[in-house]
Amino acid sequence: MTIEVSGIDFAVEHTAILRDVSCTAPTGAFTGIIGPNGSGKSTLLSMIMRWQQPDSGRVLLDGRDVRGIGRREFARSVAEVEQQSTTVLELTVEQIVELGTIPRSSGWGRPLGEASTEVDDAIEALGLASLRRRTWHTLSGGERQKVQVARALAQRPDVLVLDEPTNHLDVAAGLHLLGLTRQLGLTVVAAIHDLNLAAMFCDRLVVLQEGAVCAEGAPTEVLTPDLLAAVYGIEAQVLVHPATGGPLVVPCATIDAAAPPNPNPREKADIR
Ligand SMILES: Nc1ncnc2c1ncn2[C@@H]1O[C@H](COP(=O)(O)OP(=O)(O)OP(=O)(O)O)[C@@H](O)[C@H]1O
Repeated sequence: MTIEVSGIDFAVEHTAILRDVSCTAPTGAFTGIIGPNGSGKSTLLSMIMRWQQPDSGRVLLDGRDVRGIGRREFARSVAEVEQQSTTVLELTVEQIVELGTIPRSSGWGRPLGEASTEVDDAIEALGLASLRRRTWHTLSGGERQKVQVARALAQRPDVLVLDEPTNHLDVAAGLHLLGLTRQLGLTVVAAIHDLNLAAMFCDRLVVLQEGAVCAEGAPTEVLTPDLLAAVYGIEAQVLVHPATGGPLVVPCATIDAAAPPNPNPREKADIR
Protein backbone atom coordinates (compact mmCIF):
# COMPACT_ATOMS: atom_id res chain seq x y z
CA MET A 1 0.00 0.00 0.00
CA THR A 2 1.22 3.46 -0.86
CA ILE A 3 0.87 6.50 1.36
CA GLU A 4 0.72 9.84 -0.34
CA VAL A 5 0.74 13.04 1.66
CA SER A 6 -0.54 15.87 -0.46
CA GLY A 7 -0.19 19.55 0.38
CA ILE A 8 -0.76 19.36 4.13
CA ASP A 9 -0.92 22.56 6.14
CA PHE A 10 -1.43 22.47 9.89
CA ALA A 11 -1.25 25.28 12.40
CA VAL A 12 -1.81 25.56 16.14
CA GLU A 13 -2.91 28.98 17.39
CA HIS A 14 -1.68 30.66 14.20
CA THR A 15 1.73 28.97 14.43
CA ALA A 16 2.46 26.85 11.36
CA ILE A 17 3.51 23.33 12.34
CA LEU A 18 3.35 21.75 8.86
CA ARG A 19 3.66 23.84 5.72
CA ASP A 20 2.49 22.49 2.38
CA VAL A 21 3.93 19.04 3.11
CA SER A 22 3.82 16.59 0.23
CA CYS A 23 5.70 13.29 0.17
CA THR A 24 5.21 9.67 -0.74
CA ALA A 25 5.87 6.37 1.01
CA PRO A 26 5.84 3.83 -1.83
CA THR A 27 4.48 0.31 -1.46
CA GLY A 28 6.94 -2.04 0.21
CA ALA A 29 9.57 0.66 0.73
CA PHE A 30 11.06 1.87 4.00
CA THR A 31 10.66 5.65 4.12
CA GLY A 32 12.45 7.57 6.85
CA ILE A 33 11.31 10.97 8.08
CA ILE A 34 14.28 12.90 9.40
CA GLY A 35 14.79 16.45 10.64
CA PRO A 36 15.74 18.34 13.78
CA ASN A 37 13.76 18.38 17.03
CA GLY A 38 10.47 20.17 16.52
CA SER A 39 10.60 20.02 12.71
CA GLY A 40 7.21 18.29 12.51
CA LYS A 41 8.00 14.57 12.17
CA SER A 42 5.57 13.32 14.83
CA THR A 43 2.91 15.75 13.69
CA LEU A 44 3.19 14.42 10.14
CA LEU A 45 2.86 10.84 11.42
CA SER A 46 -0.18 11.86 13.46
CA MET A 47 -1.80 13.16 10.25
CA ILE A 48 -1.16 9.80 8.57
CA MET A 49 -2.66 8.02 11.59
CA ARG A 50 -5.62 10.44 11.63
CA TRP A 51 -4.99 11.48 15.24
CA GLN A 52 -5.04 15.06 14.00
CA GLN A 53 -6.70 16.61 10.96
CA PRO A 54 -4.82 18.88 8.57
CA ASP A 55 -6.18 22.40 7.95
CA SER A 56 -5.76 21.67 4.25
CA GLY A 57 -4.34 18.86 2.14
CA ARG A 58 -4.92 15.13 2.30
CA VAL A 59 -3.36 11.79 3.18
CA LEU A 60 -4.12 9.07 0.66
CA LEU A 61 -3.81 5.34 1.28
CA ASP A 62 -3.64 3.63 -2.09
CA GLY A 63 -5.39 6.66 -3.55
CA ARG A 64 -8.17 6.84 -0.92
CA ASP A 65 -8.45 9.73 1.49
CA VAL A 66 -7.76 8.20 4.92
CA ARG A 67 -10.61 10.25 6.42
CA GLY A 68 -13.06 8.19 4.36
CA ILE A 69 -11.80 4.80 5.58
CA GLY A 70 -13.63 3.09 8.46
CA ARG A 71 -11.79 2.63 11.75
CA ARG A 72 -11.63 -1.14 11.58
CA GLU A 73 -10.58 -1.22 7.94
CA PHE A 74 -7.90 1.36 8.65
CA ALA A 75 -6.63 -0.65 11.64
CA ARG A 76 -6.39 -3.76 9.48
CA SER A 77 -4.10 -1.94 7.08
CA VAL A 78 -2.06 0.42 9.20
CA ALA A 79 -0.30 -0.22 12.53
CA GLU A 80 1.54 2.34 14.58
CA VAL A 81 4.16 2.42 17.28
CA GLU A 82 4.09 5.79 19.02
CA GLN A 83 7.10 7.58 20.45
CA GLN A 84 6.02 7.08 24.04
CA SER A 85 3.59 4.23 24.06
CA THR A 86 1.93 3.41 27.30
CA THR A 87 -0.83 1.25 28.64
CA VAL A 88 -3.19 2.16 31.43
CA LEU A 89 -4.19 -1.40 32.14
CA GLU A 90 -1.93 -3.81 33.97
CA LEU A 91 -1.57 -6.28 31.12
CA THR A 92 1.07 -8.91 30.45
CA VAL A 93 3.36 -8.81 27.42
CA GLU A 94 1.30 -11.53 25.79
CA GLN A 95 -1.96 -9.67 26.35
CA ILE A 96 -0.60 -6.42 24.97
CA VAL A 97 0.70 -8.16 21.84
CA GLU A 98 -2.66 -9.85 21.50
CA LEU A 99 -4.39 -6.47 21.38
CA GLY A 100 -2.82 -6.16 17.93
CA THR A 101 -4.96 -9.03 16.64
CA ILE A 102 -8.29 -7.34 17.48
CA PRO A 103 -8.80 -5.53 14.14
CA ARG A 104 -8.53 -8.82 12.26
CA SER A 105 -10.59 -10.99 14.60
CA SER A 106 -14.22 -11.56 13.74
CA GLY A 107 -17.04 -10.64 16.08
CA TRP A 108 -15.77 -10.32 19.63
CA GLY A 109 -12.63 -12.31 18.74
CA ARG A 110 -10.89 -14.90 20.88
CA PRO A 111 -10.77 -14.63 24.63
CA LEU A 112 -7.46 -13.04 25.60
CA GLY A 113 -4.84 -15.70 26.26
CA GLU A 114 -6.02 -18.21 23.67
CA ALA A 115 -3.28 -19.47 21.35
CA SER A 116 -2.65 -17.35 18.29
CA THR A 117 0.10 -17.71 15.69
CA GLU A 118 0.19 -13.93 15.10
CA VAL A 119 0.99 -13.40 18.77
CA ASP A 120 3.51 -16.25 18.93
CA ASP A 121 5.25 -15.10 15.76
CA ALA A 122 5.47 -11.48 16.90
CA ILE A 123 6.75 -12.45 20.36
CA GLU A 124 9.32 -14.73 18.77
CA ALA A 125 10.41 -12.12 16.19
CA LEU A 126 11.10 -9.54 18.88
CA GLY A 127 12.82 -12.04 21.20
CA LEU A 128 10.23 -11.57 23.95
CA ALA A 129 9.52 -15.21 24.84
CA SER A 130 11.10 -14.98 28.28
CA LEU A 131 9.02 -11.88 29.11
CA ARG A 132 5.72 -13.30 27.92
CA ARG A 133 4.01 -13.36 31.32
CA ARG A 134 5.61 -10.21 32.70
CA THR A 135 3.42 -7.19 33.32
CA TRP A 136 3.97 -3.85 31.54
CA HIS A 137 5.06 -1.86 34.58
CA THR A 138 7.93 -4.31 35.27
CA LEU A 139 9.50 -3.83 31.83
CA SER A 140 12.48 -1.64 30.94
CA GLY A 141 12.13 1.15 28.35
CA GLY A 142 13.68 -0.97 25.60
CA GLU A 143 11.56 -4.00 26.49
CA ARG A 144 8.41 -1.86 26.32
CA GLN A 145 9.43 -0.58 22.93
CA LYS A 146 9.85 -4.14 21.65
CA VAL A 147 6.45 -5.13 23.05
CA GLN A 148 4.77 -2.25 21.22
CA VAL A 149 6.47 -3.25 17.98
CA ALA A 150 5.37 -6.87 18.53
CA ARG A 151 1.78 -5.64 19.06
CA ALA A 152 1.98 -3.71 15.79
CA LEU A 153 3.33 -6.76 13.93
CA ALA A 154 0.61 -9.00 15.41
CA GLN A 155 -1.83 -6.67 13.67
CA ARG A 156 -0.41 -8.06 10.37
CA PRO A 157 -0.58 -4.62 8.77
CA ASP A 158 0.35 -3.59 5.23
CA VAL A 159 1.71 -0.30 6.55
CA LEU A 160 3.79 0.27 9.65
CA VAL A 161 4.10 3.78 11.06
CA LEU A 162 6.92 4.11 13.59
CA ASP A 163 7.81 7.17 15.65
CA GLU A 164 11.40 6.89 16.82
CA PRO A 165 11.35 3.07 16.83
CA THR A 166 14.88 2.75 18.19
CA ASN A 167 14.18 4.94 21.23
CA HIS A 168 15.47 3.15 24.34
CA LEU A 169 17.02 0.33 22.30
CA ASP A 170 20.67 -0.66 22.56
CA VAL A 171 22.70 -0.73 19.36
CA ALA A 172 22.09 -4.44 18.65
CA ALA A 173 18.37 -4.20 19.38
CA GLY A 174 18.08 -1.14 17.13
CA LEU A 175 19.78 -2.91 14.23
CA HIS A 176 17.66 -6.01 14.80
CA LEU A 177 14.40 -4.06 14.92
CA LEU A 178 14.99 -2.03 11.78
CA GLY A 179 16.38 -5.08 9.96
CA LEU A 180 13.31 -7.07 10.94
CA THR A 181 10.80 -4.43 9.83
CA ARG A 182 12.63 -3.96 6.56
CA GLN A 183 12.75 -7.67 5.87
CA LEU A 184 8.95 -7.99 6.26
CA GLY A 185 8.51 -6.03 3.03
CA LEU A 186 5.79 -3.77 4.46
CA THR A 187 5.34 -0.13 3.60
CA VAL A 188 7.18 1.49 6.49
CA VAL A 189 7.14 5.16 7.46
CA ALA A 190 9.45 5.88 10.37
CA ALA A 191 10.61 9.06 12.08
CA ILE A 192 14.27 8.42 12.86
CA HIS A 193 16.82 10.62 14.60
CA ASP A 194 19.87 8.44 14.03
CA LEU A 195 21.02 9.43 10.56
CA ASN A 196 23.25 6.40 10.17
CA LEU A 197 20.47 3.96 11.01
CA ALA A 198 18.25 5.90 8.60
CA ALA A 199 20.93 5.62 5.91
CA MET A 200 21.32 1.88 6.49
CA PHE A 201 17.67 0.87 6.47
CA CYS A 202 15.68 3.46 4.53
CA ASP A 203 15.07 3.24 0.81
CA ARG A 204 14.15 6.91 0.84
CA LEU A 205 14.31 9.83 3.19
CA VAL A 206 12.02 12.81 3.61
CA VAL A 207 13.73 15.72 5.34
CA LEU A 208 11.61 18.16 7.35
CA GLN A 209 12.81 21.56 8.39
CA GLU A 210 10.53 23.94 10.28
CA GLY A 211 7.48 22.03 9.12
CA ALA A 212 8.34 21.93 5.43
CA VAL A 213 9.88 19.24 3.24
CA CYS A 214 13.32 20.44 2.21
CA ALA A 215 14.61 17.27 0.55
CA GLU A 216 13.34 13.85 -0.47
CA GLY A 217 15.17 10.96 -2.09
CA ALA A 218 17.57 8.07 -1.58
CA PRO A 219 19.92 8.41 1.43
CA THR A 220 22.93 8.92 -0.86
CA GLU A 221 21.17 11.83 -2.57
CA VAL A 222 19.86 13.42 0.60
CA LEU A 223 22.62 13.01 3.21
CA THR A 224 25.16 15.51 1.94
CA PRO A 225 27.40 17.83 3.98
CA ASP A 226 25.52 20.83 2.55
CA LEU A 227 22.13 19.50 3.64
CA LEU A 228 23.40 18.57 7.10
CA ALA A 229 24.80 22.08 7.48
CA ALA A 230 21.62 23.76 6.29
CA VAL A 231 19.15 21.58 8.21
CA TYR A 232 20.98 20.54 11.37
CA GLY A 233 23.55 23.33 11.55
CA ILE A 234 26.42 20.87 11.77
CA GLU A 235 29.67 20.41 9.99
CA ALA A 236 29.82 16.74 9.04
CA GLN A 237 31.83 14.40 6.93
CA VAL A 238 29.86 11.98 4.80
CA LEU A 239 31.92 8.86 4.22
CA VAL A 240 31.15 5.58 2.50
CA HIS A 241 29.85 2.98 4.93
CA PRO A 242 32.32 0.07 4.74
CA ALA A 243 29.61 -2.58 5.03
CA THR A 244 26.67 -1.13 3.10
CA GLY A 245 28.36 1.21 0.61
CA GLY A 246 25.78 3.83 1.64
CA PRO A 247 26.48 7.14 3.37
CA LEU A 248 28.07 7.22 6.80
CA VAL A 249 27.57 10.52 8.58
CA VAL A 250 30.33 11.65 10.93
CA PRO A 251 29.26 14.81 12.81
CA CYS A 252 32.31 16.98 13.48
CA ALA A 253 31.07 20.24 15.01
CA THR A 254 28.12 22.55 15.29
CA ILE A 255 28.21 25.54 12.97
CA ASP A 256 26.52 27.79 15.54
CA ALA A 257 29.14 30.36 16.51
CA ALA A 258 27.85 30.34 20.08
CA ALA A 259 28.42 26.60 20.41
CA PRO A 260 31.43 25.25 22.31
CA PRO A 261 34.40 24.45 20.05
CA ASN A 262 35.09 20.93 18.85
CA PRO A 263 36.64 19.21 21.90
CA ASN A 264 39.13 17.27 19.79
CA PRO A 265 40.05 19.05 16.55
CA ARG A 266 42.89 16.62 15.73
CA GLU A 267 40.40 13.78 15.52
CA LYS A 268 38.49 15.74 12.91
CA ALA A 269 41.64 16.11 10.79
CA ASP A 270 42.16 12.34 10.88
CA ILE A 271 38.83 11.64 9.24
CA ARG A 272 39.30 10.64 5.62
N1 LIG B 1 -0.67 20.84 20.10
C1 LIG B 1 0.40 21.63 19.91
N2 LIG B 1 0.40 22.90 20.39
C2 LIG B 1 1.44 23.70 20.19
N3 LIG B 1 2.56 23.33 19.53
C3 LIG B 1 2.61 22.10 19.05
C4 LIG B 1 1.54 21.18 19.21
N4 LIG B 1 1.88 20.01 18.60
C5 LIG B 1 3.12 20.20 18.11
N5 LIG B 1 3.56 21.44 18.38
C6 LIG B 1 4.86 22.01 17.99
O1 LIG B 1 5.05 21.67 16.65
C7 LIG B 1 6.42 21.45 16.41
C8 LIG B 1 6.60 20.09 15.77
O2 LIG B 1 6.40 19.08 16.76
P1 LIG B 1 6.68 17.56 16.46
O3 LIG B 1 6.47 16.80 17.71
O4 LIG B 1 5.92 17.16 15.26
O5 LIG B 1 8.24 17.62 16.08
P2 LIG B 1 9.26 16.43 15.88
O6 LIG B 1 10.00 16.71 14.63
O7 LIG B 1 8.59 15.11 15.98
O8 LIG B 1 10.22 16.66 17.14
P3 LIG B 1 11.16 15.67 17.98
O9 LIG B 1 12.28 15.27 17.07
O10 LIG B 1 11.64 16.57 19.07
O11 LIG B 1 10.34 14.52 18.47
C9 LIG B 1 7.14 21.60 17.73
O12 LIG B 1 7.68 22.90 17.82
C10 LIG B 1 6.02 21.43 18.75
O13 LIG B 1 6.28 22.15 19.94
